[in-house]
Amino acid sequence: MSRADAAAAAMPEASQPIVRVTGLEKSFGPLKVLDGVSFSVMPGQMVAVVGRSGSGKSTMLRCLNGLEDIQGGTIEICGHQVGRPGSWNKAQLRSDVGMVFQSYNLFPHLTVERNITLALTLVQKKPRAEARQVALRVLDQVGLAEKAAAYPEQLSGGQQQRVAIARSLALSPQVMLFDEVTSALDPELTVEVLKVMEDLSKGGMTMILVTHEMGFARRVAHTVIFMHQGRVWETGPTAELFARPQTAEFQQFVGSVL
Ligand SMILES: Nc1ncnc2c1ncn2[C@@H]1O[C@H](COP(=O)(O)OP(=O)(O)OP(=O)(O)O)[C@@H](O)[C@H]1O
Repeated sequence: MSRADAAAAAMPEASQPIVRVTGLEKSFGPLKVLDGVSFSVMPGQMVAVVGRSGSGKSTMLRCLNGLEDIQGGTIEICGHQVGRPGSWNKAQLRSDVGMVFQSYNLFPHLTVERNITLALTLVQKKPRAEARQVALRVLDQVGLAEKAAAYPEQLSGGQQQRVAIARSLALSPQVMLFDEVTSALDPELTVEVLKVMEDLSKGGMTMILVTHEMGFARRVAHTVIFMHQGRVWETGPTAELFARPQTAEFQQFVGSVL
């Protein structure tokens, strides 16, 4: 075996996309929302999905996590063939692909720790003590170790969103999807959530985020996907894309949000 072959064999996953979407089509009744979306994501990449309201960003993200049925194309994510009935396991997909939404969806009657351990004990059947250890580790990761015993209403919106991220991290996802997670937050709370996301990315997490935070996308994302009318209109390495926009639509979009 040559050295190149040996190196390739030693890290096969690094050379393969962890997300591969081809020709994705999604309609709500007569309304076609995704019209042949194709892209791929390498492990460790942060991809920011941007575009005008109604361009299909959130729908695309929901399709990746099996929350929407699809009418055409293929989605392969962490080895799951999502959207093809019978070819993926919902529980395993939920563990492998974390998703964080704009609304935190925490249980108000449970402590922060219990919000996080719930899925670990119920879905992954981990013993309570082990689940607790995981909860404390992920809370530490998002800077909230001291809030384990607090209830959601005792936390700020930014802190609640960080708990939601920790809850997702607890399941050891390979890919994380973020759907406008800072849209409901004040600017200073937005900053603390974005910092957690930036740290996750620096730690090697593969992330796809739909965001209106263009400054953040521009500074931190490796790749940007600009969606327009249900299509990937323009995409590429972030710096290159912003330096040399290829389409009038992306140029206008950037001009309108920066
Ligand atoms: N469950 C649904 N039923 C019917 N139409 C839907 C549904 N979800 C989304 N749509 C429509 O699909 C289109 C794309 O919506 P989507 O939320 O994906 O856009 P978006 O780019 O994420 O927009 P925004 O930035 O405003 O969140 C919109 O016209 C929306 O009204």
